[in-house]
Amino acid sequence: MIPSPVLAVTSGEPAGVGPELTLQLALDERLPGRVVAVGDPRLLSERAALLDLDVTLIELQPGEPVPEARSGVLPVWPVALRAPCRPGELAVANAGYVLETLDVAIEACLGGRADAMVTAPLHKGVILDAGHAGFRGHTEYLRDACGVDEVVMMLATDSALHAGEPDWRGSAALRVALATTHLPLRQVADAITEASLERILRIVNADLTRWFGLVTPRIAVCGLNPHAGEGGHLGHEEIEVIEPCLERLRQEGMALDGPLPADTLFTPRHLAGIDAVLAMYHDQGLPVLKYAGFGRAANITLGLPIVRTSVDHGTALDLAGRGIADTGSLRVATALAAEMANRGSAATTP
Ligand SMILES: NC(=O)C1=CN([C@@H]2O[C@H](COP(=O)(O)OP(=O)(O)OC[C@H]3O[C@@H](n4cnc5c(N)ncnc54)[C@H](O)[C@@H]3O)[C@@H](O)[C@H]2O)C=CC1
Ligand SMILES: NCC(=O)COP(=O)(O)O
Repeated sequence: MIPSPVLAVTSGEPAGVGPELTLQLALDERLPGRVVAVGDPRLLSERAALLDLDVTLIELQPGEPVPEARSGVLPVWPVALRAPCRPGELAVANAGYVLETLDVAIEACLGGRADAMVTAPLHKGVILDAGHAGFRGHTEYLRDACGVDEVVMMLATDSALHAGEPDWRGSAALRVALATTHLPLRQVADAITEASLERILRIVNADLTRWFGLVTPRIAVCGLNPHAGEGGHLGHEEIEVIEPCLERLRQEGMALDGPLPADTLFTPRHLAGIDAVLAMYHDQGLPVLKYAGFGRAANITLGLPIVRTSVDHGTALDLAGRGIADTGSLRVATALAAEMANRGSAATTP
């Protein structure tokens, strides 16, 4: 157990809601750890003034310890904006700034100066417009920066975040992992292979144990096609790819259901006793998750050597600088990051 884990919170796209949500987090009376923002102190102080948020920023020098959490005080690891920024107005010039905030947090986690990182939303389009070809999102960026071959995006509603059996009865507790992430739909079927599914299921299975304390997690796997292929009449991926992979992993003792038709899998009766759902693609799983708990859910990158959680929403440029964006998801993501950091340290403590 870490008495007060250091949680590096990247403040995200500067034109979005990330900076104000980070500032509002610092006003929490009961922070789950020592939050340190990663971002431009001038941007943060301008946004605080605009929204009349009474937050004192403390710029930390390299190597300086992160002080104990105090409501209204926000320590900052400074990264300089590349260009002036107005809420709601994206600037290509600031894409490098956003990526640098990630690099600072990742290095701190890998180097042991932070126990977890929590990310406010970035804007994928502006990073691509700036010429960072191939950028897909935090998830893939973290995979490459941490030097691992595969990671898995999983979102969970707040009632499914804590160790133990989630309560599916009438509650919206849901964990949804994705077999593919930020990919055009046209490319999804080709990206799902026996080998990729096997890697993903191994990560989901292992990390549900590691981070959520589920000894033999029961994972329900969606089919790719309508009605899970209708016995081969509506697609062959279930028969040729998904079933053989699941069968092999079942032989090893994994508790896998499926492939199941996604439309009926996401109903309370079918979810009973299921610890997580593996959806085949982004918009098969995430609309259901967001219907169940938008603003009360967190995004977790499974398969990393570090702890990373994030919000369940994007940059919300339409709300930026107005002080009306919901802070719920960032709070949930921060609490979960602290819990995971503690669980990870407990697992490594002799
Ligand atoms: N973790 C991350 O970095 C994520 C980043 N994104 C990125 O965000 C950008 C914008 O994506 P959109 O699809 O427009 O999704 P979005 O989540 O930014 O906005 C969708 C709708 O939800 C509302 N919304 C979002 N966050 C809210 C909050 N905290 N409180 C109240 N309402 C909120 C917005 O006002 C909008 O009406 C894209 O570049 C996308 O890739 C999207 C999801 C996650
Ligand atoms: N829809 C979830 C999402 O886009 C989050 O992506 P990432 O930036 O956390 O990889």
